[in-house]
Amino acid sequence: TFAKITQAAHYVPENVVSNDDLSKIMDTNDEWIYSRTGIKNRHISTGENTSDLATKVAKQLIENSGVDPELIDFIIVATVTPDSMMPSTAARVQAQVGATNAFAYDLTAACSGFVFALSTAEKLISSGAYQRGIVIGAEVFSKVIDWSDRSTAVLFGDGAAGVLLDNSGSQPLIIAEKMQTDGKRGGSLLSSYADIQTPFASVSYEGSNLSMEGRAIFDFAVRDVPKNIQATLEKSDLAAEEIDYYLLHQANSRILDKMAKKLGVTRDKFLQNMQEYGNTSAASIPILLSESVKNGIFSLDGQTKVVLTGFGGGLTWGTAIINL
Ligand SMILES: O=C(O)C1CCN(c2ccc(-c3cc(CO)ccc3Cl)cn2)CC1
Repeated sequence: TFAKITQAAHYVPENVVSNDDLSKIMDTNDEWIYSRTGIKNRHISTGENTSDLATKVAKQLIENSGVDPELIDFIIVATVTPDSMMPSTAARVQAQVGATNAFAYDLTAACSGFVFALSTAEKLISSGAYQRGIVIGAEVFSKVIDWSDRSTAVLFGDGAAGVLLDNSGSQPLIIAEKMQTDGKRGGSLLSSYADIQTPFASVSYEGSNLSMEGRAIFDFAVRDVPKNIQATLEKSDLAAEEIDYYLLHQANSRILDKMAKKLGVTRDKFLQNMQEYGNTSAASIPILLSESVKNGIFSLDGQTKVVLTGFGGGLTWGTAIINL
């Protein structure tokens, strides 16, 4: 049995916030943001929560495929900004779309979350245990950002995107994969601590907003991620040139420049849309995938070889080389 991605969809809040809009509420400017990150705009929720964005994606996947929601076996949502811990965002989506026979859970791997969740979903199907599932990356990062910290507030955006999978594949969905974690370096990208305030303990963590050691994360991305991609390519017996497109986490356009150079691959193969969405964490890779299908860059006809690579909090990073 082989899993196959049969549908992709994305949804972002309507509210567009430009670099100039941000320069009116914090000490920054379009030139600095665009030259250092490649970001021009980001979509910021005006009240929609993560499950609302994820539900809109799931509804599109179901409507566009015509699948009966009662035939969906599982829903996995990759997010670090859930509406709540209980119920999970995936459980909320399950209720909203009427997937009454689906088990549902969230997966936390920050900006690697979609790749980690897709790897898991592929095993659920290719093992023969289940037939159909939905994998969504969804974030409302605007609710965890420290809006007084211009070094991070300008980088992130809100959004959701995902894929519908079934067992109709005639070839493996994942040709090769390699997922990694280094918890020792996790302190350089933090969010959403929960204090321990009880009759028996009093432990509070300074700031539960996002905090990032930008230089450390940038260097981690440039140093560790190309090695991971190369190691995954070696596992796949494919040369870098045989990959049609590289869909990397949309954190920073200068990082994509460096990746292309390190891998000796033309920059054009590294698709990008952070100019419009900023860094949407777990949603960034699936938004890029869904938009690329919608814009006709490639289709889901099984003829395209794509590298998906996430990297971020944990620290986590990972690549899946897939047949689309
Ligand atoms: O001064 C400059 O040029 C600054 C230097 C710091 N920058 C950074 C640093 C790290 C990230 C980042 C964030 C995540 C979290 O999702 C994951 C992966 C990455 Cl690589 C994005 N931008 C912006 C430009």
